[in-house]
Amino acid sequence: MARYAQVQGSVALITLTNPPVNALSAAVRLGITEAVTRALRDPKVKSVVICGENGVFCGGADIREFAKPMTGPPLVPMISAIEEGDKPVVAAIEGVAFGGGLELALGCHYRIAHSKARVGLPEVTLGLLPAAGGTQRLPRLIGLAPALELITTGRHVTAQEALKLGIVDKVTDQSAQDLAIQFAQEVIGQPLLPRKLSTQLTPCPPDVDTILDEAMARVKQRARGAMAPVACVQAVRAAVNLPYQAGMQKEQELMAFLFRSSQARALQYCFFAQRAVGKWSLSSGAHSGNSKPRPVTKAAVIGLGTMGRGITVALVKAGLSVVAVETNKKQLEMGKQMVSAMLKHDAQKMNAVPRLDLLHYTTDLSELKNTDLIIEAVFEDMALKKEVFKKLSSVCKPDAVLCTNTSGLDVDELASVTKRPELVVGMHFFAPAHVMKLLEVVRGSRSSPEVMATAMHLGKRLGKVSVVVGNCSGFVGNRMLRPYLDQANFLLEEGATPELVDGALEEFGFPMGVFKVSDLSGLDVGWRIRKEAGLTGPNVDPKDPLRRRQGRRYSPLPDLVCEQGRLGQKSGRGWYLYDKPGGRVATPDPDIHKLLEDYRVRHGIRPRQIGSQEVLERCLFALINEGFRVLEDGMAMGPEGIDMIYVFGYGWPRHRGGPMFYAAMVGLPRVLERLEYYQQVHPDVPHLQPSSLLRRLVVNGSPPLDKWRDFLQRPHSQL
Ligand SMILES: CC(C)(COP(=O)(O)OP(=O)(O)OC[C@H]1O[C@@H](n2cnc3c(N)ncnc32)[C@H](O)[C@@H]1OP(=O)(O)O)[C@@H](O)C(=O)NCCC(=O)NCCSC(=O)CC(=O)CCCCCCCCCCCCC(=O)O
Ligand SMILES: NC(=O)C1=CN([C@@H]2O[C@H](COP(=O)(O)OP(=O)(O)OC[C@H]3O[C@@H](n4cnc5c(N)ncnc54)[C@H](O)[C@@H]3O)[C@@H](O)[C@H]2O)C=CC1
Repeated sequence: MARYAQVQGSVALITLTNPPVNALSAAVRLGITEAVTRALRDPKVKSVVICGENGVFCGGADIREFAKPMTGPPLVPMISAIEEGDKPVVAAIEGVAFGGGLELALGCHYRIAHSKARVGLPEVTLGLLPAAGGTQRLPRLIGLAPALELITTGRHVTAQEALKLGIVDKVTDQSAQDLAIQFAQEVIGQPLLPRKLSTQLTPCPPDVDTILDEAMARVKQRARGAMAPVACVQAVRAAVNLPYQAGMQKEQELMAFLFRSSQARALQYCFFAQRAVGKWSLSSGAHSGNSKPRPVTKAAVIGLGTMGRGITVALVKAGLSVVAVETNKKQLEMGKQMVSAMLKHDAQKMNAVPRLDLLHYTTDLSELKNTDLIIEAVFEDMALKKEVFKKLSSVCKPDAVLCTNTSGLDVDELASVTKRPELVVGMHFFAPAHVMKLLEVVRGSRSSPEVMATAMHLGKRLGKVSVVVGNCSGFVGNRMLRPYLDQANFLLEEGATPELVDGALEEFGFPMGVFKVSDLSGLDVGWRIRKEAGLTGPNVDPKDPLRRRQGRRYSPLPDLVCEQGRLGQKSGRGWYLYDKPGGRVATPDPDIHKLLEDYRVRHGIRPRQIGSQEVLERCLFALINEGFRVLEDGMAMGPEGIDMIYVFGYGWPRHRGGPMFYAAMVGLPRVLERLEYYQQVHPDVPHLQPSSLLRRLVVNGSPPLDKWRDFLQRPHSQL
């Protein structure tokens, strides 16, 4: 796992060999330990170079080993032995040096990087801190403020920035390994002590306490309850206030606490879940490994509204040429201006030139005859979308892929009006489409493996986390949102306020509570959908009582709010009050409190005290229950997909792993018991009825999440 060779007569070359990222597994640590000992003992060896095989230095500790009992030589003494040795050791960094990989390099006396290499300490994103001396050596090397920033964010740094910061000594466009070997010979005999970071003091500006206090305040504000960033600041504080060994002791104590935490487990689960969803498979046996994507160089977007603009920007930023289509010149011009402004703004931030040359605007669908893939983003209206798909089917080349960005309409119905239903697929982006990382790729019953591969591959090119989902109303994300929203409204009826519900959800870790999000999106969006569904407005069945629709409990509260012209941020009033239309700062509104009180009086509801626990249980367990139904109905590949949808599309706190992971952490019997309890209290709310999959899992001893698939009714998979 570490190759040893003697090169140029006196240089020991130690190569990490653990594909794909040369992670520091027990075997690699053993290999390095043995190789370093050999090099230090061999009198013919005057200096040492450490590098990684296949153009990657090292991706850090082997994260898969964290769940197992620790074996092999520990990292800390291994790195200390390198630093303490009396021969110069040079790290040759190609590809990446992340986490333990960078800590290994920091234990070396010199670091040489390839110009395309990246370095960083991303442990915080895994719920940990750099506990192989990273929190102690990096501040000593580059100073307090930059080290704090890198360690608390886990940000990756380019070789050029690493050179500026002083993390690496040289950057080369040639082979980093060759330069390191040459350099290792040049530095033989030079004093090593100043290169041993553990012997140095952290350079401290006079306002050191202010820097640390501000960093702590910043991470607490950003962390939304995540513990690792806070621990990172505490560890770096030790690099300033304590001698090296005592600092290391502090680093270890903090790491031991984090290492055992459920947050670390959740974040590490997310790391692998994010990668797992890219490896899709269908019940037919087709999967990402055996299905080839079609080449896509020219795409088109139909409709330049909220979504179409963002999708266009995302495509252009990925280097595709795009034909953008609108209904008329005015709409087209408006869309063009918005897209250009977005691209310019983006390019300015990146210090780049906006690729406006990749765009062509038209109102004429016949100009799409050479496009490889078309994404429709017109109004959410089945008749209109069908008309568009019919036209596309006749004007586009026969092998062009036709995608819809519908939020929940039937993809099969759309495919049925084309002459190529196997080339039709849903690509459900989230607003703003050029920013949000989530993409639901919706498989219609006739979507071919090739078209799935094409959509998934395109998602990857756009930098999205793409998740294959089945074709059901609302797909996965929006389908699970409905019970969550319903519960939030019911809680208002029963005695809660928007700020109480939002407060509990924000305390849990959501960036915004449900009512603030609704105000941000615009309350009229849901109102329109409810009108179309006959839940409010003129199409309501006159026999339905006010608080029941279609045989189940219904809360007309959101409709009442809309009827008062309170449409959210855009009108300056929604569930909250804003200082002006378009204002962002929500303040509790006495008028809403009055509206709720009057409503309860009108309907004879006696308000009761509602606590955070009830808010969380009712909103989150109802959502989770629907997640089990999604699995049961075969609409998602597994719980990981659902979790990634919620983490990347709906602001679910990553350190809680996603709703299905959270259910497993809480304990499935507990989730089941609470759902049963709430269902008894609210028998007219069908989504509180526990799903049969949840019951089956509990009966079978609540197996771990990666075993849930064994309890699914496989023949029902809709994928
Ligand atoms: C490296 C990447 C940038 C590569 O990206 P890309 O090319 O896009 O490929 P990917 O698809 O991401 O990855 C390919 C493949 O590799 C897998 N993989 C990647 N990195 C790792 C890894 N580090 N470990 C294992 N596997 C890895 C990945 O999953 C893919 O495989 P697949 O899932 O099967 O598809 C990118 O991958 C990347 O960014 N990787 C992560 C980098 C990272 O975060 N590194 C930091 C790791 S944590 C670390 O290094 C911590 C330390 O070093 C501290 C060590 C101290 C340990 C001390 C522990 C003792 C603590 C006290 C215990 C007390 C116990 C008690 O008392 O109970
Ligand atoms: N707004 C959101 O947050 C999200 C919306 N969606 C879905 O995306 C689709 C578009 O939604 P929005 O962008 O919000 O709508 P929008 O109302 O902002 O924009 C729709 C655009 O389509 C244009 N259009 C209508 N008919 C057309 C035609 N025949 N040819 C070309 N252009 C036409 C309109 O002029 C308008 O500019 C809908 O299906 C919606 O459900 C999906 C995810 C999120």
